[in-house]
Amino acid sequence: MNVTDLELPGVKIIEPRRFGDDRGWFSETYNQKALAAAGVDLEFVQDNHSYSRDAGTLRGLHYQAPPFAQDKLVRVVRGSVLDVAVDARKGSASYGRWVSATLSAENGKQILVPAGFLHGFLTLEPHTEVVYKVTSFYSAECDGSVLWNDADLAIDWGELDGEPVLSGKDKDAVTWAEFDSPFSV
Ligand SMILES: Cc1cn([C@H]2C[C@H](O)[C@@H](COP(=O)(O)OP(=O)(O)O[C@H]3O[C@H](C)C(=O)[C@H](O)[C@H]3O)O2)c(=O)[nH]c1=O
Repeated sequence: MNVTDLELPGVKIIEPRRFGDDRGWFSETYNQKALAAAGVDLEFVQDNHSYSRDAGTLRGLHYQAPPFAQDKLVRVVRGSVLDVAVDARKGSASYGRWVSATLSAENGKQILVPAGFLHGFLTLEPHTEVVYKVTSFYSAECDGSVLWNDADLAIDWGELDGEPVLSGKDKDAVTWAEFDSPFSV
């Protein structure tokens, strides 16, 4: 398993090994012991799976506030996404900064998004499926969303073919300036 730190603290790309043979390949996509040995010592309690029919579907920028803040281990099992994490921790030197990575069923890459970060992704292909582990259970009361195309965040989502497919919640999300982050370093 290869673990690479991205530019923001705690955000990592994890690449489990694939054992190829004449049939295809096998991979341990999650191993708690191997992750802990690589410095990712987290206890995941829930698996999520989302399917997006159309390319250009954008889910985000989401968070769950404490006491249900979530670390997320995200991977793509069909299609591909541009995945984005934003540092939302007050007092952080990288507060409001973002990083992105392309995750696909083909590249097998996973991204670790720590609690305290906003998370979102844009699907790059139709029929994209994203699965991810989280370290806290879902809490509708603690669930929140910040505007995906906020001018202050200035996230580069790449070449968009018009307005992305968005949920009503994401269309009505608060701006970064309006967002009162519940997180701090
Ligand atoms: C997240 C979640 C949702 N739900 C229910 C609530 C709604 O009735 C329905 C769709 O929820 P939502 O529109 O929030 O789903 P996404 O837009 O994919 O949200 C997720 O997308 C971004 C990328 C994330 O990082 C979060 O995990 C999460 O916010 O599933 C549950 O029952 N449990 C859950 O854990």
